[in-house]
Formats: sequence, structure tokens, C-alpha cells
Amino acid sequence: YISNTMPLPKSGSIPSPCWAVRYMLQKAFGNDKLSKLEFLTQFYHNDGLFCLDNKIYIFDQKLAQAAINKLEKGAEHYLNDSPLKDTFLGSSQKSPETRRAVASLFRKTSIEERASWIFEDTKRICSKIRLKSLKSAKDNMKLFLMAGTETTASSIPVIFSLLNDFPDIQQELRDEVENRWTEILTEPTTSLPKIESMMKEVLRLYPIAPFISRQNNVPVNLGNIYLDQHSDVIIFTWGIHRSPYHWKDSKVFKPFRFLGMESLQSNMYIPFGAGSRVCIGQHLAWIELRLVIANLLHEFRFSKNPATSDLKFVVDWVHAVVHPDKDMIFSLENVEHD
Ligand code: HEM
Repeated sequence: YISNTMPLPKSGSIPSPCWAVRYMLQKAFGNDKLSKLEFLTQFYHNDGLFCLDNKIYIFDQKLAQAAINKLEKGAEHYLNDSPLKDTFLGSSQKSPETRRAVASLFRKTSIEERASWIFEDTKRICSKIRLKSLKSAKDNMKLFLMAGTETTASSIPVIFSLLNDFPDIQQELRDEVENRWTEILTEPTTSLPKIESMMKEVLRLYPIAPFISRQNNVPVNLGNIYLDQHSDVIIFTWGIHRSPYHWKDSKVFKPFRFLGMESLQSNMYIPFGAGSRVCIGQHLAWIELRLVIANLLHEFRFSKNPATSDLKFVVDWVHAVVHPDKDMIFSLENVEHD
């Protein structure tokens, strides 16, 4: 009703919820910010973006693509005192165009070439660390450890919580593991199509990193949208992944949705971000997750425990990860093997 009676925003302007919509959101969702944002992505579907609390949330595919390509990571001074400054690994402080060029060059190289670049780069970083204080090196290590552990670790309980809700699917995945167990033991990268499809679907419905952030140092046009200098832009992965306009049965967990799906429309699926700042650890995370899930399914049967029957997933806005709202307790039963 509110949507139909509101004046249409001018083309090229960024809509923002009026007091009536804000009141309704508060009544409907209380402090559940994620649900409010999810609601607003549908409310402003035709605009593809909205502004809330001085942040611009983008979920239209073309606008998201433009924002990813044109805007900065949002840490413009981050590298100033860092030993990564002026190194290949620290290319984040260069212009988006340079970074894209570097990233595409990097993609075309062989593993051996990459290794030698990284080796040279690391040597340069080490000599800088020797000359400077260790503080900024520590900061970068913290980023790496946070990005590499919170994310993968948070994905595992979400996956098993869903598999508890669907015991038949859990068994189907266990069967896939058992059929290939000897292969997995000798070759840990053995393909497990059903498990991989399920992992993709979990990261679609519950993207562990629910948004990616960007900023601009100079005014920028995204399509016909004008962004002032230093706009705070959020590419809202959660909204994109759950949009009924992009996905059939968008709110339903369909673990085998991705089976046999060769390619996806770009930017409809961005659990690891996109562009030159795409997650550096995505391939490692994928292998880790696949092996952890295979191992756990091989060892145990998981089922719901009454102690955590009404589980909800919430966002830790500081670390930008999705996690369960309380400790998860599962019941385990050993899987017997001959
Ligand atoms: C399920 C697991 C993971 C998810 C969902 C995930 C997701 C993400 C996302 C969305 C970004 C931001 C990309 C962007 O801004 O476009 C990111 C960045 C990053 N990730 Fe991951 N990640 C995961 C695992 C890992 C692992 C295992 C590592 C390291 C071993 C890692 C290291 C990083 C680093 C260093 C960045 C910053 C890259 C940059 O700023 O250039 N991540 N990740």
C-alpha cells in the first residue's frame, strides 16, 4: 500500500525510506537489521538501490557490476604505513583500472609465474618489515586470519544446521562421500558434485559475508546515478542472493539447485565478492569446506537437539559475517563402518 501511494523517486536519484516506511519496518522487524534490509531490496526492486543511515545499498545487477569495477575497497589510507605498500600484493591502493589490469594479467599467468612474482614481492615486503615497525604487518596478518577463519568456520555450523533440517539430504550426501571415500583419502580434491552444489546453495541462501563494501575518493557516476565523493556503498549480497527476481523459489533451500548448472549470470551469485578484490582465499575455502563436510558426514549422523530448536542466523555487523544467534548443539551418532 505504502509503495503504491508513495511519489515515484526522480530518475537517477537514490530513494530512501520515508518515516512511514521506517515506522513500519521497526514494527515488523524490531532490531533485526538484516530482515529490514532484505525487505527494502524488494520494496525498491525497480530502483535497484536505496539509501539508509547514510549508506547506499546496491542490489541491481548492472549497478553492482559498475560499483565493483569503479569504486575503491573502502580503505584508502589503509596501506599508507603498511609494508604491502607499492608491492604487488598491496595493489589495492592503486586506481581500480590499474588493479583490474593487474588482476587480469595475474589470471593469465601460470602457477609457476605467479609463485615467482609472489616470492619476489614477499622478499620486498620482508625487507620493508625489517626497516619499519611490525605494527602494520600485524594488522595485515589480522585481516588475513580474520577473513580466512571467521568465514570458513562460520559456514560449517550453518551447513550442518540445514542438514539437520533435511535428514534425507544429509544421507544422500553421506552416500556420495561413502561411494568415493577411498578416492578422497588418496586425492583430497576428488569431485563431490552433490556436496559442492549443496555448499553453493548454502552460500547463496546464507552468504557468510552478507555484503561487500566500496567507497569512492572522487565523484562517480554509476549508470545514471551520481555518487558524491566518499559515499559509503554496500553491495548487498544477501539481497541479491535472495531476490525472487533473480532466483526461482529464492527463499527455499534447494541443495541440488546448482547440480549440472554450468554457468551463472554474472553478479547474481557473489559469495566471495567480485572484481579485482575478489576473495583471495576462495579456492582454499572451497577445499577446506568440502573436506570438513565429507569427513564429518563419514564419521557422524547429525540430528537436531531440542536445546537449539529455534535457531536464527544473524549478522555480526563489525566483522561482516553471518552466524547463528546462539551456540549450536547437535546430536551425534557414530556412523559404523565395516
Ligand atoms: C566460506 C569462506 C569465505 C567466504 C564466504 C569469503 C568471502 C569473502 C568476501 C565476500 C570478500 C570481499 C571481496 C570483495 O570485496 O569483493 C573476501 C575478501 C578476502 N578474503 Fe575471503 N572468504 C572466505 C574464505 C577466505 C579464506 C579461507 C581466506 C584466506 C585464507 C580469505 C581471505 C580473504 C582476504 C585476504 C580478503 C581481502 C581481499 C582484498 O581485499 O583484496 N577468505 N572474502
